[in-house]
Amino acid sequence: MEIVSATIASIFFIIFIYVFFFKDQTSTKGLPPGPKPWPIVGNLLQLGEKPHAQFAELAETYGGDLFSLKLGSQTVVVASSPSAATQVLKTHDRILSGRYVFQSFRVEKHVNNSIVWSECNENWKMLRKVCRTEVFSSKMIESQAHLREAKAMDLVEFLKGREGQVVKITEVVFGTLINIFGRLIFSQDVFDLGDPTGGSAEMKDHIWQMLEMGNSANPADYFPFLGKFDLFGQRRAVANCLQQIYDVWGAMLRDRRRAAARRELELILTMTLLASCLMLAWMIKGSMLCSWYDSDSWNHSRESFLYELFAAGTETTSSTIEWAVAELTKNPTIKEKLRREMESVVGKERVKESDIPRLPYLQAFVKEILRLHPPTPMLLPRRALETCQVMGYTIPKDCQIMVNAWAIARDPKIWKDPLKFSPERFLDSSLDFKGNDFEFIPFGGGRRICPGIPLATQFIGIIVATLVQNLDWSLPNGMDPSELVMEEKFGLTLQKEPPLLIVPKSIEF
Ligand code: HEM
Repeated sequence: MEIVSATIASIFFIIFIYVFFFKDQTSTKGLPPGPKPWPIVGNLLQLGEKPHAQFAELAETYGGDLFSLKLGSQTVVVASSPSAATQVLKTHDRILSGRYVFQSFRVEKHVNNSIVWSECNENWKMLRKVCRTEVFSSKMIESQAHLREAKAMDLVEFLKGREGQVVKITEVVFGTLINIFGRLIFSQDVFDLGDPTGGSAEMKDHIWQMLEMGNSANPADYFPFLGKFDLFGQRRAVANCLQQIYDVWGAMLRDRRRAAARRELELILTMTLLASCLMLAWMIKGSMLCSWYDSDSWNHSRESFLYELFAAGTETTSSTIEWAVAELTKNPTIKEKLRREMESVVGKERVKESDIPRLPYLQAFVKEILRLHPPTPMLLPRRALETCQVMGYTIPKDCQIMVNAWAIARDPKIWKDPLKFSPERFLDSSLDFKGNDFEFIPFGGGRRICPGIPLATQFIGIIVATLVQNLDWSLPNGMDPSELVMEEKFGLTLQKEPPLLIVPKSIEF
């Protein structure tokens, strides 16, 4: 008898929960078409390992532009064509410019100061302005070119030293990028390429850990009412990881500031009044972020800002370079074309960033890598700030919006032979990734377009050019390049296991 009453009570309880928490949320009235959601779980059980590829198929079924689905109680709308992307990133850019912040990342002091995760508020506008006018201005990018060139050469020298041995390209490329950032921000390397267990590798591990935590499913993203409880401790784990990064970060900044203070004291003692004035001017105008880290008003928001640039810039760029190495390994004729172009433009000189505008095939190669392998295949998720109408459908307030840049860049209706890796397609084309051509949007578009484009393209261009100009490589164990299978994953496009392994070979310079 007790069992019967308990069963009846449980049924009533489930019906109660369903009616009060989920019924309205499983309604699809006015939304773009999509697969029918189940009660409570919505379409969650239909979600596989590679949502960008799965969403491309769903888009085909539901008309190609916009479709919707329910992940738990969360409504998600996916734009999958250039016209739908134009609507999201241009026509309705303001209303759809909110960010959907993953529950694990809702660490208060992180989100409030964030350029990536905050709303387009005054603080965000100020940070975007700092990006535009200081950090990524063309003057600043040019003034740091020698540093990226030197680090690209360090990478080549490191690989030459490993001739005949197997190297995990993932690690050395990531380490090189971290060191470039380390040099720009702290004036020191943070990673020893030859010692993956070295002290500074800590930083790399923390960043990877953060990215992995960002990519792991949190049930509260599907059932937001669970958000308050942090049931599996994911938010606590992100907060701990951030604290560890800031601890390493803080120690480096303190060293940097002590060294700067020592230098300043020596200078003050020895300099004439005129030289002191010049020093002052240098400090005010300064090299990258000088005014940020040397200033007395250094505070947490600046720490977060630097960390975010570091985190947003390293993994995206290094996975793009890994794909570049993979495609060059699979397509030796393309590698040869790049080499010949460099020979005819720079001769026996070492390639420099200032040569890139005169290397059209290299530029086309970088575009083709970003077309086929965008590191953030569905950009970063956006959120509707208000209910609005898009292409005749209702997008409700707080709905999550994704743009499937990966699917758009592989759509046979738009691209000829879309799965073929062919830089030539960009040679006589004005298509660019600056956010105006919605068939090619690896950096997104609208007000939240990636602010790091100028830096990312220089990074990728100089590292690829320096590798191709100075080094040859093959796959281990005599493996044929045609057997090389590269995997894409949601969020980070490159599968870390198995990593891309190469055997470097020196070539005559
Ligand atoms: C191949 C390299 C890169 C790719 C493909 C890439 C792609 C993206 C994408 C798709 C977004 C979201 C855009 C949107 O919502 O419409 C984004 C945002 C962002 N990226 Fe990048 N990115 C790259 C490199 C970098 C670098 C080098 C930095 C800085 C050092 C950077 C900093 C940022 C920041 C701060 C945001 C957030 C902007 C905002 O929400 O207002 N990215 N990136």
